[in-house]
Order: sequence, then C-alpha cells, then structure tokens
Amino acid sequence: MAQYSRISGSVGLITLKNPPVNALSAAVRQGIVDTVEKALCDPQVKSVVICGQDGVFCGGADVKEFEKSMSGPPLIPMIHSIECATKPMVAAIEGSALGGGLELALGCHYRIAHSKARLGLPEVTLGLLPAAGGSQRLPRLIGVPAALDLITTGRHVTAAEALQLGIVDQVTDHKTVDAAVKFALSVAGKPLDARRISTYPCPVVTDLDALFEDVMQKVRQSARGAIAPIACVQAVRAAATLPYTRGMEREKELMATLFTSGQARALQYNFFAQRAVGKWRMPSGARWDTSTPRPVHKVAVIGLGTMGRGIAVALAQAGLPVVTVEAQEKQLMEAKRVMSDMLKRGAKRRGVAPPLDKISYSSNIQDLADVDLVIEAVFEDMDLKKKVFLQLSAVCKPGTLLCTNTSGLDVDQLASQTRNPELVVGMHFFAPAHVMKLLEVVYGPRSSPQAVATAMQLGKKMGKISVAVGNCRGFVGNRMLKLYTEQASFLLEEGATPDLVDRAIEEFGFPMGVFRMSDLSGLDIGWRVRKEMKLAVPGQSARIREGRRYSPLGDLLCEQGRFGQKTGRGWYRYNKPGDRVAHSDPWLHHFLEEYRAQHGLVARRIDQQEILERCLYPMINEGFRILQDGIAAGPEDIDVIYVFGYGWPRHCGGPMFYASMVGLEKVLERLEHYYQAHPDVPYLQPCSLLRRLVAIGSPPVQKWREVIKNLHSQL
Ligand SMILES: CCC/C=C/C(=O)SCCNC(=O)CCNC(=O)[C@H](O)C(C)(C)COP(=O)([O-])OP(=O)([O-])OC[C@H]1O[C@@H](n2cnc3c(N)ncnc32)[C@H](O)[C@@H]1OP(=O)([O-])[O-]
Repeated sequence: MAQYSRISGSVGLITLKNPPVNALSAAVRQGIVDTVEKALCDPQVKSVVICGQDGVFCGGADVKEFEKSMSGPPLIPMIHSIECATKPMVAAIEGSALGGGLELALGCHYRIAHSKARLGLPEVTLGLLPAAGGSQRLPRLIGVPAALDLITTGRHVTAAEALQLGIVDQVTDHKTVDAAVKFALSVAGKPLDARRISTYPCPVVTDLDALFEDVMQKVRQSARGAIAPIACVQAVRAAATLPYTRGMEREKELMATLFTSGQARALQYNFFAQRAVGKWRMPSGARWDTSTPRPVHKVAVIGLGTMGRGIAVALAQAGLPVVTVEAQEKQLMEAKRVMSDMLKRGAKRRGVAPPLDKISYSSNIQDLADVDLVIEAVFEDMDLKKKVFLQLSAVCKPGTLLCTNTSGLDVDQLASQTRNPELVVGMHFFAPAHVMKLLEVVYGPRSSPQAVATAMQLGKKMGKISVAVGNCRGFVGNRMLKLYTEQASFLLEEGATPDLVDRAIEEFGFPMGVFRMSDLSGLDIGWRVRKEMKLAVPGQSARIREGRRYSPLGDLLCEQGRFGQKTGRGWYRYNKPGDRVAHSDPWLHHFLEEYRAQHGLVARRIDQQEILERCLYPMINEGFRILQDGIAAGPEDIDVIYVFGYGWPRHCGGPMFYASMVGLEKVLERLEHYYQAHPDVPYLQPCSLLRRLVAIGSPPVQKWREVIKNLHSQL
C-alpha cells in the first residue's frame, strides 16, 4: 500500500506502507501508481516526496512474490512514469533503499538520504540483476566502473559514500522527510530535463573493451560458477554501449534467463533460510520467541590461542568489554600484541577508532568473578576443558553462562563438571573467528532455553549468523564433513589423485578442494583425534577398522611428518613450509601407487560425476540423519551452516537444497548403488527420512519440516 497526503501546502507526500521493509508488493506498486497520479493531478501540489513508513525507505521487490505469477503494475513503467513526471519527485531515504527500492529512487529527480541510510543493488545476491532500470540508470549516474562494483557485488553503501559517488544529492542528520519536503519546496517549478537519469549519456570510459574484459575475468574467478554476476556485467556493458531503450531490452532479456534459473531459486531460498535460522527451536518445544536472553554486559574469553584471539577481537569489535585469560605469560604477551594489531587493522578498514580499551588481559582465572558470560577456548582436549570448567564453576558468580568453543566435543560432559549444567552451551566458532560469519550454538540435553537465547543473541551482536543445533559428535557441520573427507580418501585408494578430486570440488563451486583445505588446516589435527579414538595406530595400515572401511592414508602422511602447508608437504608439495601455493607432488602419486599395490587395489578411472556423488551424497545422507535425530530443526539450518561455515557455493543453496534440486529419487538411487558397491561403509545406506520423503513424492525442501514433525510425533 501507499498513503497520500499533502503537506506544507504544496508538497504531495507518498508513504510506502508494507512492514517490515516496505517491499514493493503488488499492492505497494498499485499504491504508488495511484498516489503518483493523484499528486500529479492535484493542482495545489507543486512537488512530491516519496518515503517509507517506520524509518525504512524500501527493501526492494517483494522476494516472496517471485515464486508466484506476477500480478499488479510492473515496476519498469511505474518508475518510468515517475521519471517522466512534470513535477519534481524527491526520494526521502531512511533505513534502506535496496534493489527495486533504490531503482525507484533513481527514477525520482532528487534523492535525500539520512546519514544512517544504506543503499545498494543487491539483486546479484538473489541470483538476479537490477532489472527495473537499475543496471541502465546507475552507470549513467555514477559512471561505469563504480556501477560495475556495486551491481556485481551487491554491496550496500553508506549515505556518505552514496553522496560521494553521486547517488544522492543531499545527506541529512535530521528528520529525512522534513529535509526532503524543504528540498521539494526549493525545487518546485524548476526544469526537470537535466534530472532524468535515463536521458543521460553514459560517462565515457577510455578503453571500454579492456575494462570489461578485466572485470569479466575477475567476476568469473570470484563467481565460481554463479551466473548472475556475469549477467550483471553484460547488462552494464549494454548501458555503456547502447541507447537507453535498447539497454533496457538487453536488461530484460538477461533478467528473463536469470529469473527462472535454479541458481536464483537457490539464492532466494538461502536468503529466507538465513532469516529462518534466527527463529530457532529446541526439541523440548522451547523457541526463540518464548525464551528471554539474559543481559550480557561483560564477557570473558579463556585461552588465547588462534580461536580465543579471534573470538575476543570479535567481541571487542561488537562493543563488549572482554576479560581475556591465558595462563602462560609468554603466550599472553604475544596474544596481546597480535590482537592489538588485529583490532587496529579492522578499525582502519572500517574507518573507526580501534576498541583497544575493550580488552583486558590477565593470567589469573580469579579475574573472571564478575563476568556475565565466559567463552572457554582452550586446546581441544576433553580433560583440559573439564578442568577449566570445574575452575570456572568455582570462580564465576552465580548465573554466569559458561560456553565452550569446541568443534565437536560433548557439551553435556562439560556441563556435568559445573554446578549449573543448564547454564552451559557450546559456541562453535569458525576460524578465523573475527572474520567467519558462522556460529553453531550447541545445546546439550540440560542447556536451558535462556542459555541458548543468550548465546544466540550474543552471536547476533557479534555479527554472526548463529544456528542452534543439538549436541552430538561434530554437531552438524563437522559430523557431515567427516564423511566428505573420508570418501575423498577412499577415492584416492581407488585411483584418483588429490588434484583430480579437488578440481571436481572446486568446479562445483567450493573455494577450495578437500585436500587443499586439509593441507591448510593441518592433517595433524584429525590424526590426533583419530589416535585418541584408537582408530589411528602408528605403523598400521589396515583398511578395515572397527568393522568398517577405513583409509589410513592421512595417518601414513602424518607419520612421515607431512602435516600440510605448515610443514611444506601434505597432500601437495609447497615451495617452503608456510607457503600457500599447492603443487602436484610426484612423490605422493608414487606413494599412492605403492599403497594400492601393497593392498592389492587396482586403480580405475574415476570421473567428475562420481567424485561429486561420492563426496556430496554421503554428506547429504548424513544431513537427513541429523534432521531425523532432531539435531537440526530444519534443512535451512544445515544449509546455512554449510554455506557460511564450509564454503558450499551459495548459488547451490546448501546440501539439502541441492539434494532437492538434483531430485531426492536420484540421490536415493545413487546412495543405494554406492552402498551396494561398498557395503563396508555403513553410512552410505540411505537414511529412512530420505526414503520417506521419496515415498511421499519428494516434497519441496520448504515442506520437509512438516514431514519431520510427523515422523517425530509417530515415534
Ligand atoms: C524486476 C525486479 C528488480 C528488482 C529486484 C529486487 O528488488 S530483489 C530484492 C532486493 N532487495 C534485497 O535484496 C534486500 C533484502 N533485504 C535485506 O537486505 C534486509 O531485510 C534489510 C536490510 C532490508 C533489513 O534488514 P533487517 O535485519 O532489519 O530485517 P530482516 O533482514 O530480518 O528482514 C525482516 C523481514 O523482512 C523480510 N524481507 C526483507 N526484505 C524482503 C524483500 N525484499 N522481500 C520480501 N521480504 C523481505 C525478511 O524475510 C524478514 O521476514 P521475517 O523473517 O520477519 O518473516
């Protein structure tokens, strides 16, 4: 809807009304068409201001409408008629002007923004392009290079940057609508020909071909198979080379391809999935909207290794006072130096003062007596963590929330060391913790809803996408990842090479293949865990352990001191320890040949399809088990974890969405096939939830929660 009124005698005020973000639904578009007509027909009105209610200009097209057949007035002619209006049209931008919202503002003759407003064309992140004239107007307004940057990345700019770029005409710290009305009064009656962006020639670029070639190359590299960024470049090229009307035709043509693509569906699903995970629920019935978080004014981080440092920096950057505790004096001093540098670098990037005074450093655990929440980030060792929790339980004031940063240890075992197990949750950060967006908040059987709500809220404050998950070995992310890495090793035994497997995975869209990633994080980490579990036994190369197939390849490399990048040797060869460029290693290929010969394995040709199916489908199958076990509340949780924590290509939605795109029947059939071929790998056996979904006709991923709920209620 849009509301019309007349203020200050001669200014027509149009207010978009569609909470929470005033998205351009059919009703809003109709409202705009009607109210613009009213304002233009009103002889008292000399100029018009368009604003949004409740401090938000407009969040763009209503993404929920994309799945339905379009009704209501289309955006392009609506914006065109605003631009053609004979009375000055002024956009009063508060909050956000994004996508179609900014395109609407670009159709206006003037734009006034509040200093806290954010503007952008984020369509590319939804698998689309700014197809309501944005790809044609923005380059004409701010030039091709700046428009390419904004349109291909979808990044939001501040009002200050928008002013600098020339997107807005004025920025105000006061009431935006008042400023816009004052402005509208000042421009009433002035000629408008020079204010219609579509009539501007596109600013000339010297060596246009070289610019576009360069941008296209960069976009192809970073897009990793995503088609929307490429279409965005093509649309801007049309703006730079064609008259406006022909450019608009090209924009429409490109949009038609994107709009119906699987990638757009995946990205839009992911947009809503990111919001769905905030509405967490626990199997007990506790939920986000019925659980009140405890206030957190002061936080502590104990253990200043790589993870602890990143967590403390992220907390300080979120404005929270942090007490850090590290028992070893030397490590404490080193951490202080490194963290100060991290804070300074981050502040420089964001153009703010470094929050150095937010962090205090101590080697005495007694200093944690008055904090509201502790994040324990000591070495990943259960006995050590238990000892720390016992101490924390004695030192901290009653009611302090105790969180463990662990990538997979049993949160409930740690809780049992404390007086108040209901105040214990896991907070699984991803390295580097001040950069990575994902946080798994792990609740044990005794964690209270309030503790979960507090950790989720803290994650949000730190700018993380937090997902609440149940307690099991590896939680969601690492539980699934284990099968992926194991299958990759099996493929090496059967004839593949690390290069071959990684190429297939990277072509699928992961930023890094499984072996390159293993070299980066260090092979010794998994080796230590396997040794603790008595799975890896030095000197042993048996391929069946604990009654199932086991690949000792990683262990054998570790026994040779090949820990990955840090030792200059791993699955690949590096020019020197610490180097990042992986080279194919003839030594490793020879080692694999010898290994196969020793075990009587005959190498066979393995194609890309098999690599993807073998690495991804077992993970997906485990995802179904996780849903069935109630460890994750819905497929969205798993998909968000994989996209934001493990580099799953966002344009493929996440593993569970991908499974629905491939077809559950096909996933089931391939798993059955691989299980038959490898009966000594029990997890290849298709999960009963997957079978159930296929049996009821493979409903879309958005319907799985219902099926899972029914399944649980039958148990
Ligand atoms: C021809 C086509 C050309 C144009 C294409 C486009 O414009 S494409 C669009 C280009 N635009 C974009 O890509 C902008 C997308 N939006 C955003 O980036 C952010 O929402 C925000 C910055 C506007 C507000 O952030 P915030 O943290 O304050 O709030 P929040 O993020 O938590 O959202 C609150 C609620 O609003 C919902 N919702 C939000 N936007 C839309 C929408 N467009 N539609 C529908 N719904 C939308 C959201 O799902 C959530 O619903 P829930 O869970 O409560 O039921």
